[in-house]
Amino acid sequence: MVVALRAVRVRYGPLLALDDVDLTLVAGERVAVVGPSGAGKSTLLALCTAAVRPTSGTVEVLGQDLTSATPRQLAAVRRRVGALYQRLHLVGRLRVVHNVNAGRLGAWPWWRALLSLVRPLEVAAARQALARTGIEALVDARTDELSGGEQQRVALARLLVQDPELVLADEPVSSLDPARAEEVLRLLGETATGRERTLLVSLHDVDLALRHCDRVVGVRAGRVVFDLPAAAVTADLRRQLYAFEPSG
Ligand SMILES: Nc1ncnc2c1ncn2[C@@H]1O[C@H](COP(=O)(O)OP(=O)(O)OP(=O)(O)O)[C@@H](O)[C@H]1O
Repeated sequence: MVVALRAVRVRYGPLLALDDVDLTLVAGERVAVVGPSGAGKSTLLALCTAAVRPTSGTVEVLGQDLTSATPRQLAAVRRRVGALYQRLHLVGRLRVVHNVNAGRLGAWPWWRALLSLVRPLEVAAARQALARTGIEALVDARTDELSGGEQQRVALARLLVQDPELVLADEPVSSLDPARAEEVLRLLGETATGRERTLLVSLHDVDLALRHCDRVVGVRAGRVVFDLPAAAVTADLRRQLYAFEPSG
């Protein structure tokens, strides 16, 4: 099991953000979490790196129970997990090659990581990843001189170089135009295709989820309301998921 959430509840003060959530992912799956704003999608993903701790229940990632993990065990799991967020966490004043190679930092000893800041190591691997994201020519450019879309490709190349067993992507395309969104999801899908790599991505756009993922999990008001193969998600289910219910 790559991810196993069992009877998970997350409380933020009085607010119950996730309520009795069970979710398991096996290796090689591409799973989308969809649902309205505030449903709990980001919280669900954040549990998988222990950025958020469950109030009750257990979270297991890559065979490690995160709720009881030591800091060292947690660091070991995090090295095997890659993430793509709306905020890209790139270092603007470094060249693209350094930001891409940052994907390898967890796998390198400290002296190698340090050396790589002076003289880029594994430039060939960085170039190859940048070619896959369509910006090989920018390998030596300063990262903060690139457009937003190009910077996102740098972040994707960093993910390709890291080659993590589990990729978590939280709303990775919400600020992109439709064509770019398709492209980013295609690349994310590639990171998880046929190589026992697993993808968990939260999306607002159900059509994108259906096109790029094998399985879709609908979350509403902190609960999983469906968990189905993409082909089984009907128009009715989609309507119910997003139906507006005035509160009070
Ligand atoms: N750190 C926090 N402290 C307090 N409340 C929080 C915190 N993080 C999230 N929440 C609340 O928990 C609920 C679930 O939030 P979450 O961000 O997980 O939902 P989401 O489905 O990702 O929403 P969106 O699609 O708008 O990003 C929301 O009501 C949100 O306001």
